[in-house]
Amino acid sequence: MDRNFGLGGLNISDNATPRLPSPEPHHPSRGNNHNVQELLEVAERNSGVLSLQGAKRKAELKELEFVEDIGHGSCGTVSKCSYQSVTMAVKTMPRTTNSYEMSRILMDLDVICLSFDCPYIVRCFGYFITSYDVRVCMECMATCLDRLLVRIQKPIPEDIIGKLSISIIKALHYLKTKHQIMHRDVKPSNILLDWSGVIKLCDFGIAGRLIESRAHSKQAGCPLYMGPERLDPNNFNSYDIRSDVWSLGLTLVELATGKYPYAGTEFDMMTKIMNDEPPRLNPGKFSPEFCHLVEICLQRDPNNRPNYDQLLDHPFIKYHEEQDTDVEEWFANVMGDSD
Ligand SMILES: Nc1ncnc2c1ncn2[C@@H]1O[C@H](COP(=O)(O)OP(=O)(O)OP(=O)(O)O)[C@@H](O)[C@H]1O
Repeated sequence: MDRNFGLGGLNISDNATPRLPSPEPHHPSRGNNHNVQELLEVAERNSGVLSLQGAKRKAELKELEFVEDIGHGSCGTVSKCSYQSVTMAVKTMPRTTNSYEMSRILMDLDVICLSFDCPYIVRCFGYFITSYDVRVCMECMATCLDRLLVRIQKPIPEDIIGKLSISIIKALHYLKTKHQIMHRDVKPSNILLDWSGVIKLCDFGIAGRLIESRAHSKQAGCPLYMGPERLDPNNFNSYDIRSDVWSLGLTLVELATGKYPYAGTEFDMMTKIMNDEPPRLNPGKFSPEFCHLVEICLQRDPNNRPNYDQLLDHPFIKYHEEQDTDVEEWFANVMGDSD
């Protein structure tokens, strides 16, 4: 998809100027129904234009054939559909008069359309906007990592995590450097894997625009993967991409051990994130490079965490970039074993 196909009608510039209202509850543009309405009208002009096999075509919603449900999230449902023999994952989000919810939908749409040139972000073929809902047509991936963990009932091997880390760090780095965006909801359910072993990031509804490299709302995201600085009610400061680096570190621990590292009620877990020593990998079970990567991502003080350039230069990442790990074969085997 080219840039003009997505929300190009919004006259998107390459700098950090916000194109769509941020879905932050306390952002000054919040509650600006007029703005959301305007943006929706611009997006509507490209409704039904699908970009497939290098060509754009105008499609009718009725041409999408429902195949099966994939899953449900806080914003809508995802189902497998077929359009002229192309299989897609279609995320349907009901239209709402609530401008916060609506700006979340538009943010998801905007980021996925903008990221057409990033191989580590799930591809969008186009979208439909009707009077009732917004449907985003994406490439259909095989599963997300939280479902995979549930299905295989065992940790993901370190060499697979090595490959997976490279893709996720590159996706986050791309969002930051190319679009001045931070994801703010990095967690296993937002990391998808396809049958050929390709790993991609998805779900940008609460992504945040960075102003002078910082985001300014604490509200958005899944609290269980948020860094301590985002959970602390006394911290009124803004935060930066290093909060996503914490979420990445926690995600890696969960994948490597097969379980989320904190226990108890949600309140207990949030208290532990704020007060306890961060989780570490057992050096008896994992390489020193992997243990070190996790340790630097899970630093309580965000200033001590690495940025994406430093992560991409880390020995764990460098080592796995050179390996011929066959993620496709591993995935086929574990899916076969768990049938
Ligand atoms: N392109 C895709 N291909 C295959 N499955 C997908 C795709 N996009 C999303 N899914 C799956 O659909 C389900 C719902 O996704 P969705 O993004 O709506 O919510 P979520 O991330 O599970 O939850 P929340 O929105 O509350 O964070 C998830 O299991 C997700 O892995």
